Amino acid sequence: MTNSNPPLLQHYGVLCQHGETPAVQQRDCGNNGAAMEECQLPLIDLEGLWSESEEERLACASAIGRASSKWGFFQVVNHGIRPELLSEMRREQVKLFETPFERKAACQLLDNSYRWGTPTATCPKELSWSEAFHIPLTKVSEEACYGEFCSLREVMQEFAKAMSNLARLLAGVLAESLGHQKGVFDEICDENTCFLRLNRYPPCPVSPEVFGLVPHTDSDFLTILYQDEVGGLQLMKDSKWVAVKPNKDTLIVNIGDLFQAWSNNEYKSVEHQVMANAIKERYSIAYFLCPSYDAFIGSCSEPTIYRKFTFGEYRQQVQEDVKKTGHKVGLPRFLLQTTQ
Ligand SMILES: C=C1C[C@]23C[C@@]1(O)CC[C@H]2[C@@]12CC[C@H](O)[C@@](C)(C(=O)O1)[C@H]2[C@@H]3C(=O)O
Ligand SMILES: O=C(O)CCC(=O)C(=O)O
Ligand SMILES: [Fe+2]
Repeated sequence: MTNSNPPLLQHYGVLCQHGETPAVQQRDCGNNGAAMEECQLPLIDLEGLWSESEEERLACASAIGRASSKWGFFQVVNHGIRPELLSEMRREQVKLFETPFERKAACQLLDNSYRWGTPTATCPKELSWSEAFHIPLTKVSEEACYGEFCSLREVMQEFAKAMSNLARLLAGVLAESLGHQKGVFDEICDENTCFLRLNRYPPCPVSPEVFGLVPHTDSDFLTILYQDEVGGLQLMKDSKWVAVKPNKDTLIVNIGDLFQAWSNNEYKSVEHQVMANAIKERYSIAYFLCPSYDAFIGSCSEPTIYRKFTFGEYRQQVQEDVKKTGHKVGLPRFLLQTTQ
């Protein structure tokens, strides 16, 4: 029988032999063994944005701004993306991940976009128990990238377009709420750097010691996430990890590092992680709204907290830090003044 799962358990075993015993590595989830708090993300009905009443439009925009400042995360309904498109995309995603592992790893499928685990991990707590297709938007329409997965192409094209429109709409609303033109990101956001990430979190026999996706902030302007009903996403709220109550009928939006820098810390790029699940597999798809590599990310107000930097510079620094230390440092590297 062919196996579609990547050899995560083998990798985990190797990492355990390298260092401390798994008991010692148990993560401190910051809640002293107490049951983790489950939270309902702020729920925003985007219908308000198209309302004839100016008052309703402003109320909706200000709810988006408030959630981005307070939580860095919110969920949306009436976002304009057809539910059938979402479920077709999910069906194609499942089909894709059911492909035998060897084929996913070896073939050129979707421009060699397949990833699994964490190649740079040096200990179990740096391992992400997941596999993903990390697909640049520019490849979504290329017929040659799909091989035998031709039915995926059409769905993914429509899905990427819809997510891209929604991401730009929300970025515009957030810019406008800070008193800027809603089109500010239209010129700098770039198909060449935006990407879709199809995630699968296989059941994990060594859970709960393992992350599905290690703690991180996103390195983009904003991310839109379409997740299933399994749950596992957690975010940092008031210095504590809280579990996000899954709702498969909403899309989750989170602020990335670049928006935090651009907004001079008004909007928060919040740390999040995914916990592995012992029994159930989990699927999610994330759309990352990014600028071109040579775009300057400067702050929209004075006095500026971060120095000006290009997205290319930021990506390179993140990759360098992850390679050298296993961790992303992110925005603190770009502070104008450090507190030490
Ligand atoms: C090892 C890492 C690469 C990553 C940042 C991180 O420290 C942890 C998660 C990784 C991830 C996952 C989702 C996105 O693809 C990504 C761009 C992100 O923001 O977090 C990557 C990071 C990366 O490759 O820069
Ligand atoms: O799968 C999830 O819930 C989160 C995925 C995520 O954080 C990412 O891909 O950056
Ligand atoms: Fe993320």
